[in-house]
Amino acid sequence: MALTPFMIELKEKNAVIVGGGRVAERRANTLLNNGASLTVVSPDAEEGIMQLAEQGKLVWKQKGFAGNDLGHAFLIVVATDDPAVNESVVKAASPDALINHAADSEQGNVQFPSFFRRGHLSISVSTDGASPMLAAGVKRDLQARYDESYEAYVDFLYACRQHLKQQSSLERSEQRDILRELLSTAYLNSDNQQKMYDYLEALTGRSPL
Ligand SMILES: C[C@@]1(CC(=O)O)C2=NC(=C\c3[nH]c(c(CCC(=O)O)c3CC(=O)O)Cc3[nH]c(c(CC(=O)O)c3CCC(=O)O)/C=C3\N/C(=C\2)[C@@H](CCC(=O)O)[C@]3(C)CC(=O)O)/[C@H]1CCC(=O)O
Ligand SMILES: NC(=O)c1ccc[n+]([C@@H]2O[C@H](COP(=O)([O-])OP(=O)(O)OC[C@H]3O[C@@H](n4cnc5c(N)ncnc54)[C@H](O)[C@@H]3O)[C@@H](O)[C@H]2O)c1
Repeated sequence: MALTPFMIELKEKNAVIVGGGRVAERRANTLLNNGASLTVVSPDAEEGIMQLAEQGKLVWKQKGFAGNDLGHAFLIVVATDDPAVNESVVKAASPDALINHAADSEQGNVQFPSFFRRGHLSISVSTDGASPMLAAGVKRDLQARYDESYEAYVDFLYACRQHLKQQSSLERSEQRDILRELLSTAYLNSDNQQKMYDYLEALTGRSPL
């Protein structure tokens, strides 16, 4: 069965990564960037993980995995290079835990997609494990299509939409026409964004900014 795409809040959620190698380091950065409270369990670790531990950004338990290392983890990442250890992590996990298994995705229930952000816009690509390289390639294509200018553009869309939602004097159809008009690529240009702000101010008597 196909996986379900999901956006998830990880702020202050306990996450445990078992393993301290290259995959673990990639996962550690993703999880910390999204506010998780992170513990890494591994006898050795990549330089980057050690530095994050020294900076107090994660807890590194420098040891081999034991069943009681998982605590009440919300998310468990299984990322050692030893299949027997990986199996024992899955066995020790609560049946309701979210588990990402780096070496054998079917042993887990969560996968990390290839993704990038442009401010409020985030784009994720998944192949359900068929080809992570294809996922990364599609992501690169989309990064070129949705370049850095989209960050300011999506902020602009956000400001305009919030402003329009507050205008009870405008008919819903008028609001929708303007929202649709904002999708013109002309508004990727900051001068045109300013013109639209000026237009909305003239229309509603209030500045959207
Ligand atoms: C997208 C990305 C995100 C990230 O990891 O951050 C990601 N893998 C990436 C790269 C990558 N991974 C691998 C290679 C080497 C080439 C190859 O084997 O194909 C490369 C390429 C490279 O390194 O360039 C090896 C590999 N990966 C998995 C297995 C085990 C298995 O298939 O079960 C093995 C074999 C291990 C072995 O040989 O022992 C499994 C998974 N990898 C996933 C995600 C999930 C599925 C996502 C999807 O299909 O869309 C899934 C199922 C589970 C998970 O880990 O969540 C990231 C690209 C980031 C980017 O650049 O944007
Ligand atoms: N999902 C992906 O994107 C992806 C990509 C490449 C590889 N892999 C797979 O993920 C696994 C990890 O890959 P890697 O490149 O990070 O490996 P790695 O060799 O860089 O790291 C392995 C880590 O496992 C730790 N470890 C070993 N025994 C342990 C134990 N008993 N308890 C805790 N930690 C222990 C080691 O200390 C080391 O930090 C491999 O099985 C590989 O096949 C997955």
